[in-house]
Amino acid sequence: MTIVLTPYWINGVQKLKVAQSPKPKRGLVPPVLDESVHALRCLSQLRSKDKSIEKYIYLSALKEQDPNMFYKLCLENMSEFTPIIYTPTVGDACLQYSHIYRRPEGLFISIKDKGKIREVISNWPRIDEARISVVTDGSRILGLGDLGVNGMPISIGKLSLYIAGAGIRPESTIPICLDLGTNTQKYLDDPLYLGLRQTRVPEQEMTEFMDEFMHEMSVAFPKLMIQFEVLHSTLATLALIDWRLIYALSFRKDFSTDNAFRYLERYRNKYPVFNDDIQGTGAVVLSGFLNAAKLSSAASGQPLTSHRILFFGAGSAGVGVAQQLMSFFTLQGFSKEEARRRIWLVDSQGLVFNARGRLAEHKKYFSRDDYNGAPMTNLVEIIKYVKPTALLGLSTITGAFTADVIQTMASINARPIIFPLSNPVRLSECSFADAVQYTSGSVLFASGSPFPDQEFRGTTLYPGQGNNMYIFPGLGLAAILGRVSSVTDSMVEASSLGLADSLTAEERAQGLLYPRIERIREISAQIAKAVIRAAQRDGVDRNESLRAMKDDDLVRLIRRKMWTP
Ligand SMILES: NC(=O)C1=CN([C@@H]2O[C@H](COP(=O)(O)OP(=O)(O)OC[C@H]3O[C@@H](n4cnc5c(N)ncnc54)[C@H](O)[C@@H]3O)[C@@H](O)[C@H]2O)C=CC1
Ligand SMILES: CC(=O)C(=O)O
Ligand SMILES: [Mg+2]
Repeated sequence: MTIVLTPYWINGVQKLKVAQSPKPKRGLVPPVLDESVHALRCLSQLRSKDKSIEKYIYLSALKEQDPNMFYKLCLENMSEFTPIIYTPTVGDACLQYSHIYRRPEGLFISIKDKGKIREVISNWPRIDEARISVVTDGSRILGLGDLGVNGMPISIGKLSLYIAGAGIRPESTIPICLDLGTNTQKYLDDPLYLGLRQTRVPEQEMTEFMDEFMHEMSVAFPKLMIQFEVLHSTLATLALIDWRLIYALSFRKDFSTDNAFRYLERYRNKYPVFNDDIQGTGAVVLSGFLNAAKLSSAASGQPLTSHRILFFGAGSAGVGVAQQLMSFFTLQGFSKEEARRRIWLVDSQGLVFNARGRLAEHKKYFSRDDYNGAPMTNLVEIIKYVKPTALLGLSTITGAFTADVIQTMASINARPIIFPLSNPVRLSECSFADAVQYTSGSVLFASGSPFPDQEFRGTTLYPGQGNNMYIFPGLGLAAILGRVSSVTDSMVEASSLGLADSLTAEERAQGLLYPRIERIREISAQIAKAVIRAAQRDGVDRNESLRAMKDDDLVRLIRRKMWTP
């Protein structure tokens, strides 16, 4: 017989539950084991490890063996834990997944399961309890390229943040990795690689697979919300375009050519689906930008409508954020067309403009029609031409914001907004230290992964972390409690405005753009309330009992529903 020992706590004393026997067995735990002392023991074991990947492995084991202790410590030490269980260390965990793998966690569905996905899903042990799933195909995790099945840790890591950050019950979460092959030769050649040894399947086959997957998921888990963590080959390039805009702009023909738009429309309207890299990132950046723009405008004396935003990187995240940042201008009374004209994109070939030639579909909407000169590839030159108040990096190009770039931004702005958002840390377009140094401390800064505080002329300056981790826990909780049938654009926008409003007076006085991550539960409750209200306005809420509730009562109910370790 296999004996499974599960630790739990009674009055601060650890007991072990043995599988098949609910009773704790005397003699199977040390005589003196106090919960608060054990918490210190766990932290000291964690802190004794030099390498962050070892800390990751230790915490993974702790989560498996004693989930209550793991989440308790996580909540009490959010700023220490998130860089380990999430970016940047989760990036290393993905890169090394096939080498550090110890035990199965989550659900793996491969292209070989096509036609029998239902069977695989039915093996999940907690079908009735499932509420949130993070699904990746490993095609672009952080900025690390095509990781194939090594992408599983991102689904696991994001769900740990759902649990810690919004109190989603651990048993309600399903990390999923879809194995559709990988185009990274290094993994195909690696004898330890855990995935299929084949290159990615053609788009048509992936689409058939995805249709079957989505259908079977909705049948097996009628109460589930799915968060996509980039499905690059099809969905990402799709989901980043607001489909109503596409219709308005008659892109329909182009889209039906590659069959892409059809799938987005089908999934978005049919299932509660949300794309974290596009919508979550868009929402978190809009939120930080709202706060930064106010500070920047206060310093320059220019109105909020005068902001000009330059994106360095025009992929799924870059264009997704650009799309969401249009709300910044429409909230100030601009039309969509006026908002669009405040945004410039740069990709690997430089400034994106119509006369440059053939453009990828998703870049067309923001492509400039007011520049007809020679291709412009030098970022400093582009900055001098565009005169942006804000420079946002979603390019995966380490150090792209050089001293020259940052100084040029500082020379045209009293308080330049510089957001190097690429993950993990080593792919960031610049560090906080450089941004502070080259702007003499005037920078309004947020990065995708965490950077340390900086002392500058006797003052401590704090970097913001513009990462979708602030958004998705609260959005997911709202989707569960509101039992939403789909995730609308207004719900995503509401999550962003909810986050922007959640800063305390003290946080604002310190010049923060985002609230302290230690307050994540409180922030998630506020975001969830805002999102539920937006779902109600859009009529996609199926839990009608929340409609008549006053805001305070709704927030109290949300807090009560949060699982606490
Ligand atoms: N902070 C956050 O919450 C999030 C950050 N990201 C980060 O954004 C980055 C980009 O992600 P995706 O858009 O999905 O990737 P992607 O591969 O779709 O896009 C990358 C973009 O960068 C451009 N680029 C590449 N080389 C360049 C160069 N030398 N000069 C100028 N542009 C160049 C490409 O043309 C492309 O437009 C990743 O590092 C990812 O970690 C993504 C999602 C969330
Ligand atoms: C944060 C995130 O989702 C990314 O970098 O892809
Ligand atoms: Mg991502």
